[in-house]
Amino acid sequence: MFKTLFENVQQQTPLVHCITNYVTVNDVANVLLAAGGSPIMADAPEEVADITSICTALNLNIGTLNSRAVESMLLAGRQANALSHPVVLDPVGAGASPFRTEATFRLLEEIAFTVIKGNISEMKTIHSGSGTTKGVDADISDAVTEETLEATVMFAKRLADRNDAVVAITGAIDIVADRDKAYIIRNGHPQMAKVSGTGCMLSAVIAAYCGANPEQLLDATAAAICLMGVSGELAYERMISNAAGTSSYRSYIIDEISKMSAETLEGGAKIESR
Ligand SMILES: Nc1ncnc2c1ncn2[C@@H]1O[C@H](COP(=O)(O)OP(=O)(O)O)[C@@H](O)[C@H]1O
Ligand SMILES: Cc1ncsc1CCOP(=O)(O)O
Ligand SMILES: [Mg+2]
Repeated sequence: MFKTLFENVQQQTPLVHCITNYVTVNDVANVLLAAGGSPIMADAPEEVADITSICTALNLNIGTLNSRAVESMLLAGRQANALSHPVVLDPVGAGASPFRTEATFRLLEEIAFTVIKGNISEMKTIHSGSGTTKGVDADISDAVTEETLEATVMFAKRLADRNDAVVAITGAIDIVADRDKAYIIRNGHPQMAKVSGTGCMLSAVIAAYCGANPEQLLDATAAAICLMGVSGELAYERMISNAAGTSSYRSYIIDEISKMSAETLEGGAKIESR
C-alpha cells in the first residue's frame, strides 16, 4: 500500500514551506530531511507568497501564534490555494485561548485545507468552536478508546466532509479520514507523548507526503502517520536497549525516519480501513 507513496517522496524531495512554532522548528526541519523532503521556514508577510510559490506544499502550525503570523498564514495559504498546492493545518492548542480558536476558524474560513491534523482535543474544538485542552496536549478525558473508536471514526468523516479535507486525529490510536473512507492506525508508542514536537513533526511529514502524492491524499496522510508511528516504535526499542532517556528518544525518532525503507514501513504498519 505504501511503497509507491514512500518512493515518490524519496524521488521528488518535496520542498515544504513551514510557518510553524518556535518550540519545535528545528526538529520539523530535520524530520523533513530525514523523511526525504526538504524544509524552508519563512514567516515574513513580505515573502511568504513568493516562498510558497517555489514549494510543493505548505504546512501551517499555530503553536506560537501572533498577529503577524496569522497575516502570513493567510497570505501563504491563499497563494498555495491559487497554485493548487496541498496545505496542512496543525491547530496546536486550539481551544486553549480565544485567540487561538478564533485564528483557527479564520484560517478554516479563508483557506481550503488539504489536511487538518490535530490531537483529539484540538479536533473537537474545530468541530464545536470550543473545547478543553491541556495546553498543547490533548485532554485525557477526550482520549479515544476502543469504546469510543467507531463514534470517533464517524466524527472524523463528518469533519472531513464539512471541511472538504482529509482529517487526521492523533493519539494512542490515530484516525485519518475523508468523507467516505477512514483508516485506523495503531502504530506509535506512549513515549512519543513525552517529546514535544512529535505532532508538529508529523504535520510536516504529512505535507511532504501530500506534496509528492497529490492524487492520493488520504493514503499519503496515512503513510506519513504510519511512518511516524513505526519510527516511534523502533526508536523506543533503541532507547530501552541503550538505557537512554527522552532527549535521545527524540533524536532516535528522527534517526529511524531517516533509515526507513518501504519494506519496513509496509511490514510495520498496523492499519485497518473503515
Ligand atoms: N499513547 C500513544 N501511543 C502510541 N502513539 C502515540 C501515543 N501518543 C501519541 N502518539 C503518537 O505521537 C504522534 C503525535 O501525536 P499526539 O501526541 O496526539 O500529537 P500532539 O503532540 O500534537 O498532541 C503521533 O504519531 C501519534 O500516533
Ligand atoms: C509546547 C508548545 N507550546 C507551543 S507550541 C508547542 C509544541 C507543540 O508540539 P506538539 O503539538 O508536536 O506536541
Ligand atoms: Mg500538536
